[in-house]
Amino acid sequence: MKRLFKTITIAGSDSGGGAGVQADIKTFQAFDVYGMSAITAITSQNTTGVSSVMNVSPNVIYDQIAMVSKDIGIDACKIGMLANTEVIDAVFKALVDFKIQNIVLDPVMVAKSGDYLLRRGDENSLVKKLLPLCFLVTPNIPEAELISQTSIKTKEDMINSILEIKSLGPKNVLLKGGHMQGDFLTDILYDGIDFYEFTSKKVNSKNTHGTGCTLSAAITASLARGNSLYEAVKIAKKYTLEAIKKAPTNIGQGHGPLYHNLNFSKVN
Ligand SMILES: Nc1ncnc2c1ncn2[C@@H]1O[C@H](COP(=O)(O)OP(=O)(O)OP(=O)(O)O)[C@@H](O)[C@H]1O
Ligand SMILES: Cc1ncc(COP(=O)(O)O)c(N)n1
Repeated sequence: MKRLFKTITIAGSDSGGGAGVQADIKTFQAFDVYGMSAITAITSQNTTGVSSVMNVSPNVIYDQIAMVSKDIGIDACKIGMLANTEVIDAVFKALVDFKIQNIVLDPVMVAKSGDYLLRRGDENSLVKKLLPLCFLVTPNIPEAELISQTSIKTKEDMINSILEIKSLGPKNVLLKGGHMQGDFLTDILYDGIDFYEFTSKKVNSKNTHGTGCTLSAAITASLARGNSLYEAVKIAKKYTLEAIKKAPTNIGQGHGPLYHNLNFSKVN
């Protein structure tokens, strides 16, 4: 009989299917882990932008996490869109109450379309409450600039920002270089001792909606399967790059989604 590792995404729903909970569950499936969700917000969204958002009540978010924790169990947990301080507080309480481990936080603030997904001014709650609980935090460049209160133009700036973020409490930091200029993109991982660089050629494509969600969900799945952090990031980068390269060309007029249906169930 088959046993599956169990993962949850605590994130927003993207009606367009390219980011948020939908991207995470598709990614979990590709890694053959059991995917669950605690939906934090319902966004009316397509490849061009977000038209409306309904936040789920903090009690119901807490309850979703409680129900799956009590019955099913969680090997690793990804956190994406949290809309405001009240939601962050509810998620914090659930993570502590149910002693959830292997927490990967993608500190989502602004969508690729420019729409705000976290209420402006509430970034500090995310940093103060959730960062100390995280096994890994995966900011992109603008998020890292905001969290570390530094400006990032060079690799040295990336390192300084990472050190600043690490001092706020997460066990490990992965700074994603997707927003840097140039033909090559470098993500940098810091485990408190060493820095590891993951460099790949930049794919010239506008279909990059949900790259951050996909990467963090893939890391979560790989951690749940028992891989080391370094291995998990390496495999997740490989998955995300392939998913960008194979992105379908007929999904929407804006930033289209990735191709998630890659079999990474045997990649360890
Ligand atoms: N055009 C690209 N070609 C290759 N890799 C990319 C490209 N864009 C992003 N990546 C990779 O995808 C991952 C996500 O990076 P990115 O910095 O875009 O995150 P993000 O801004 O949080 O994503 P999003 O908000 O769009 O979901 C990183 O590993 C990054 O290196
Ligand atoms: C529900 C939800 N979560 C996360 C993102 C970020 O993804 P992107 O920056 O690619 O728009 C999004 N657009 N929607």
